Amino acid sequence: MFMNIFKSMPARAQAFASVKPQARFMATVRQRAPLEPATFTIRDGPMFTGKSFGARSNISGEAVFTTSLVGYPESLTDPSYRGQILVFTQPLIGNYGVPSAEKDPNGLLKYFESPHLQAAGVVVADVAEQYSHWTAVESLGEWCAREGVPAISGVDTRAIVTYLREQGSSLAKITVGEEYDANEDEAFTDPEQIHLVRQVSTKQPFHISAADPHSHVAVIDCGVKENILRSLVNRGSSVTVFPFDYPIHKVAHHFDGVFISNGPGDPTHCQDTVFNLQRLMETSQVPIFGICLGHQLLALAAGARTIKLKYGNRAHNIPALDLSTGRCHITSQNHGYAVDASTLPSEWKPYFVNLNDQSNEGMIHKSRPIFSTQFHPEAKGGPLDSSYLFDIYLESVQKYKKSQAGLYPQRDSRPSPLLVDLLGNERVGVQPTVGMQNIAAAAAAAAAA
Ligand SMILES: NC(=O)CC[C@H](N)C(=O)O
Repeated sequence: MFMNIFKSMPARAQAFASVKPQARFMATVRQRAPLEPATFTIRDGPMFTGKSFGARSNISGEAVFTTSLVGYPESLTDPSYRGQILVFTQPLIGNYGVPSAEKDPNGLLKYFESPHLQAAGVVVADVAEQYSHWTAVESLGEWCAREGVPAISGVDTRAIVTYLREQGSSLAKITVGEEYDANEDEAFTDPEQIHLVRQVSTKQPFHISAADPHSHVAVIDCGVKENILRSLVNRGSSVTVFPFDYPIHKVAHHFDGVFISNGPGDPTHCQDTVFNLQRLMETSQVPIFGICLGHQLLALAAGARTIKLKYGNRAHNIPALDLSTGRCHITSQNHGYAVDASTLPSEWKPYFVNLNDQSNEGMIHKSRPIFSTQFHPEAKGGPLDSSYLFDIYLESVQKYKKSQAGLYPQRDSRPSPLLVDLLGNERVGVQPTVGMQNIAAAAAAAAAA
């Protein structure tokens, strides 16, 4: 009987079945209850019906899409996606599962960009319930459910993206359950009305020591990706990470460099950070490097303007031309705003330009060691073409440190053990995302308190 079944299997399955169990490829198949119906509705636009594979809750947010083929654990834990419903154009998502929140020897997350899933919701054409990878500990659906993030599969993501490209990024919602009554419309929460950086930035400074530090950089945390911290620490720079509105100009003389991180939402919401950066550039010659939101905030501090793009750039293969060398780099991106290069003051010049849509991709000061990029040179997950920018930055940091040696002989790249103990070594008081309804409620409660 068994042999008959075995013989009726296709050849590949027969070969698989004949391998000793312990030597088999460790694919994980979980029996799950049938998926519940769910809908994805764009405000003033179409509604798509599919199946829920995440949390049993309804959320709304800004619908954006990414064309990246891999890196969904990194993208979904990137704090820049806070408040956004992320639509993946890659049709099959989840096939290599989700890794753990394990930390590396420096105390930084090994596989995630922040401790929690940050996107408000997830939209895919086809979710893989069966996953396999040596780092995987759970499926994408299990992770979304555990983190309270609704997710929908079985929808036509090509139609969604075509709509978003034509109409621009739009407000949308995911509703889970049998009966969806379109007339019973809950309000669409607009993340643009919420100060998202405040929700993802650490509430207190924290410190990460490099093994044998040659320098010490102050990081302004607007929702910093873990790989930015890894990229600095692994290159020998210790980092002290400050809340986004910390008066950085008052402490900059303790540091060899200042770094401004990526983060969610509209850069013009961060006026405190812009003001502090203006004071910093007036009172110090410290090298500064900014990435993505950090680039936009530096541009605002320099006196330039930012604009909202129609649907933004979210991918891992966007060509950016280095205007100083004429070389093109393939870059990782995730942004909905951009710097209007025509408004850059005369002491600055554009550094990189996007070869797809000609938008600005970076700027550099003409005489000081200050530069920033719209794309992500740390690139998780994405190509490492531009990671050399961290080396250039840390060279200027070390040069600055030498120039300051006479002025501050007592300064050391190794902060005192007491300081490190006082500061702690991880983000403080950052709430996980629990859907935009709850984010809006939390923001209202914080404002009332
Ligand atoms: N990744 C980022 O830092 C994004 C910056 C900003 N929130 C934008 O969408 O343009």
